[in-house]
Amino acid sequence: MTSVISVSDLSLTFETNDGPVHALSKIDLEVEKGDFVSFIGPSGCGKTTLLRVIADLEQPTSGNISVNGTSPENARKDRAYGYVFQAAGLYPWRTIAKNVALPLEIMGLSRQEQERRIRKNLELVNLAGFEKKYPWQLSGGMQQRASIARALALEPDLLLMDEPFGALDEIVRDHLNEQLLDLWAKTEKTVVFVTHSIPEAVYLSTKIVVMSPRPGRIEDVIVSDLPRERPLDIRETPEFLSLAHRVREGLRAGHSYED
Ligand SMILES: Nc1ncnc2c1ncn2[C@@H]1O[C@H](COP(=O)(O)OP(=O)(O)OP(=O)(O)O)[C@@H](O)[C@H]1O
Repeated sequence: MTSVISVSDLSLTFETNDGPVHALSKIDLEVEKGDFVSFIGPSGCGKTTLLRVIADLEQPTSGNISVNGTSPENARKDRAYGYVFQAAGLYPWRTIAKNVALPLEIMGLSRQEQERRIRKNLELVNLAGFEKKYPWQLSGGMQQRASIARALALEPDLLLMDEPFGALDEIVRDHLNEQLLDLWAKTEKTVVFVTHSIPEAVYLSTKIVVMSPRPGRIEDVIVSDLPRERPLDIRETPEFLSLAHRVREGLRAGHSYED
């Protein structure tokens, strides 16, 4: 197995006017190629901060981290990852195709290569035929899929996703979870995914990282033994429920620490 992300003894403290905020404390984590890793934990436990450190959007106070065998800064410069935010963040005055094209224009790719990537990635997220629509003509779930296509168009091996489906209703979320697993199987990417939802984390992940707040620590790392092919009704199996139970226990343990 090759390590795509390797984190050891990493801490991050924000200095604020109200004093230091210990957002991450002594984090150790390995993400292997092809893994689907979820960070789950209550609000404020440092999930987004950890994802942002991986993406070189935040600097750790101490400890070590490598992404694709190099520093997060080099990985960012090599465009080694695609980042999907909580909100789709599409430009309303650009069509869907033009939104996906934006980072490709910035990269200076040829018109032909841009078109190839737009077509391929809109197809992957099941949005073929919507190229000429504007974001406001699409549902929330479709907008999120377009933002995933935009991240995929960079053709990264690593996809970093920060609660991409958090704002969507449960039925749409279920559907997108299914599609995301399908896309992951097709593209063999490594995914790091932030969520608040226990069923979402268990359904999607090969590895579940349970975090607890103040300071943000890893409470448990659960390696899932569910098969990679997962129909939605796998969520009713004893294996699934036992994983969900373990996540819940981890979350509870984190809370008692806080009291
Ligand atoms: N730039 C910053 N300056 C100061 N404190 C910050 C900054 N960014 C985050 N924090 C604090 O660090 C802690 C961790 O925040 P983070 O956003 O990583 O949590 P989270 O687990 O992703 O929460 P949520 O699920 O609500 O998004 C919080 O206490 C937050 O207030």
